Amino acid sequence: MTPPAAATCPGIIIEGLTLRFGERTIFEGLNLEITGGQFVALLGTSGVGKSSLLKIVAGLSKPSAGTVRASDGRPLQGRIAYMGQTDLLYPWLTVQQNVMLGTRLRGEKPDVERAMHLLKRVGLAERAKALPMELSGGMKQRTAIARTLYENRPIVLMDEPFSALDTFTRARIQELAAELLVDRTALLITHDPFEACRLGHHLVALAGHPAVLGAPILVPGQPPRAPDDPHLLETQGHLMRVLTELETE
Ligand SMILES: Nc1ncnc2c1ncn2[C@@H]1O[C@H](COP(=O)(O)OP(=O)(O)OP(=O)(O)O)[C@@H](O)[C@H]1O
Repeated sequence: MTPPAAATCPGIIIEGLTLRFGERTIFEGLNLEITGGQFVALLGTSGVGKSSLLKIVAGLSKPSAGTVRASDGRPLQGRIAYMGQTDLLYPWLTVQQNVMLGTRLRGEKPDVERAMHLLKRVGLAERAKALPMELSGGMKQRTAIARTLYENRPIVLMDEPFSALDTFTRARIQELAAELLVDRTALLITHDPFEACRLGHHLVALAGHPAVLGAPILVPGQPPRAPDDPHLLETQGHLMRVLTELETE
């Protein structure tokens, strides 16, 4: 699988993004610039608006105000792989067919070799012919991760992609994602400060009512960081303090 060159991975520029549902303002005037090729982890309490923000960036829903654009000035459409909180596997397709779904829907030739390579990497090669109903929750999530990585897009958006995985599988799949997404532009939602500090170049917190984005926090060193990496441990402590302060403001 040939990754797009770093120079071809555009950054994402979010300006003045506001979302309202009726009288309720979920977030207001969000500004964020994600440099091309950077991995950014987005954190925040449940219900603060993270998934809504990701869906807007993915082009799946519209903001009440503000814009999202690519740093190279070209359209974002067709350059984003999005993995939502629900796995959205087609129940009548096998695991392998679900991984190659994008190519099928676009009428392109499916790349069976790449699908099998990814299924092997997420530990599901033996289950390639299984139907989703035969899988555990974690296996379905790993199938959805394989499908997202199969898409081979320069921008990858993932909403709690590892939430259903046990600790050890989670660590392994995090490393795989970091390896395969190197030089891509990635925005990942997670509830886990450890995961954020393991994978992110920068961390961003969404907090408050209406929610606003905190200043991006730089994690020194290159992801994926070892679990005992001093940069990871130090930033994790800092992040916990920032998140607690933001929530009590
Ligand atoms: N279509 C909708 N209509 C009305 N309210 C909505 C809609 N979608 C989301 N909301 C509300 O917007 C707020 C933010 O929801 P969102 O799913 O973005 O939060 P989140 O931070 O991703 O939460 P979680 O971490 O629990 O997934 C919530 O209060 C939710 O009820």
